[in-house]
This record gives sequence, C-alpha cells and structure tokens, in this order.
Amino acid sequence: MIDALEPEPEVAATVFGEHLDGVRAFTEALARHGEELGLIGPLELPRLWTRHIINSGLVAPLLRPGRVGDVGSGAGLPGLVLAISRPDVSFTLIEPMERRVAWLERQVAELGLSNVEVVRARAEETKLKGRLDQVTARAVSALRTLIPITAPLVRPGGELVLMKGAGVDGEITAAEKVIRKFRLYDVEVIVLGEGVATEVTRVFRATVGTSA
Ligand SMILES: C[S@@+](CC[C@H](N)C(=O)[O-])C[C@H]1O[C@@H](n2cnc3c(N)ncnc32)[C@H](O)[C@@H]1O
Repeated sequence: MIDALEPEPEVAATVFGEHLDGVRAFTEALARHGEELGLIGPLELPRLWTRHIINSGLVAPLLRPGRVGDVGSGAGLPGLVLAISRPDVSFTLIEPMERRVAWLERQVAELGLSNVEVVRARAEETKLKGRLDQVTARAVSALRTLIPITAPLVRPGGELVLMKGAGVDGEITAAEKVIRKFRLYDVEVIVLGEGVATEVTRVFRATVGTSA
C-alpha cells in the first residue's frame, strides 16, 4: 500500500532534495496511521504526496531563518514537512486538539527533529503575541477569520505565509477590512510549483505592520 504512494521521484527530489528521506518517513507514518487517527480522510491517501506533502514542501523557500509558527498544524501540514525541509528554522506548531498534538509530538520524537516545539492551544490563546517572524497555516479558515488569529502572533515586519486554494482572490476581497485593521502591507499571492508539481500551491503573503 505504501509503495503506491511514492511520489514521482523527480518532482519529490526537486522539491525536497537532501531532505527527501525524512519527508518520506513522515509520509509513510501518516499513510499508515492518518486515517485511524482521524488526521486525513480515506480519499486523501492516494493523493497524499501530490496534494498534501509536495504542496506543503513548495513553501519552504519562502521561509527565513528565525521562528516560524504553524497555526492549526493538524497532521503536520505544512509544519512538519517544512521543519524537515528547513532545519535552519525553528518551528512552533500550534494545535488545540489533544489527539493531534500527541501525533505531532510523536512524529517530532520519531523523526528526531530538534527544531520543533508543539504548543497545545488555539492561536488566539497562546502567549506568542508578537513573537514570531513568520506564521504559516493551511486549511484552517478563510482569510477574513484567519488573519485576525494569525497576524497578532507576528512581530512588526514579520510575515504571514498562508496557504490558500484557487479562491484566494475572493478571500482577499472579503478580508479587505481585516487587512487594513492589522496593517498588512506588501500583500501578494505567490503561485509555487508551476511546471514542476501536479498541483500548484498558492500562498497569501503579507508583511505585518505595527499592531492596530
Ligand atoms: C482542516 S484542519 C487542517 C490541518 C492541517 N493544517 C492540514 O492542512 O491538513 C484545521 C486544523 O486547525 C486547527 N484549528 C482550528 N482553529 C484553530 C485555532 N483557532 N488555532 C489553532 N488551530 C486551530 C484544528 O484543530 C485542525 O487541526
């Protein structure tokens, strides 16, 4: 079963390079236990690499050495994939659900990741206000509600790096008020993986201004 999940080797090698073995170990663990732990749906298994793992890994070049928070890590997407890909970055995975936190902690131990801490909390209840250089999130909520829970965690001048679907432009329009309220600037949508990956990754990136 696991063999069928192996990626197109060239795509995976391009995206993960020397970190491919670590990413592969995580993906195999997720394929084995993800469904029984309620981390991924049964339909996701055949497209674990294309839709989830490579999709997450494409974001790695946008991160800078520093402290990155991943809000709503769930199964570890993109947080654990990025932590494997970027050992030069410190990651704080923020996830409120106990069972998911246990999974994340177990993976951190099994993969021997020394650049990850896991915080069990909702983003708005952490003590991380203004302390992170960048914040990532994937499949947590629309920008209109996601920005108010992620932007306060970022230091002034830091960035939101939020993974989004094809409807990102509409989400930006609906979020205009909170974009102003949280003084986001240099707002852009970056499309990653064109010509490389089966599915492109869209990122809403914005710099966070001084707190409102
Ligand atoms: C649909 S899952 C997506 C998980 C993962 N990011 C992915 O792409 O597979 C959404 C996750 O966000 C978490 N979550 C929801 N609201 C949150 C909040 N306010 N702060 C932190 N995490 C939150 C949920 O517990 C859940 O694990």
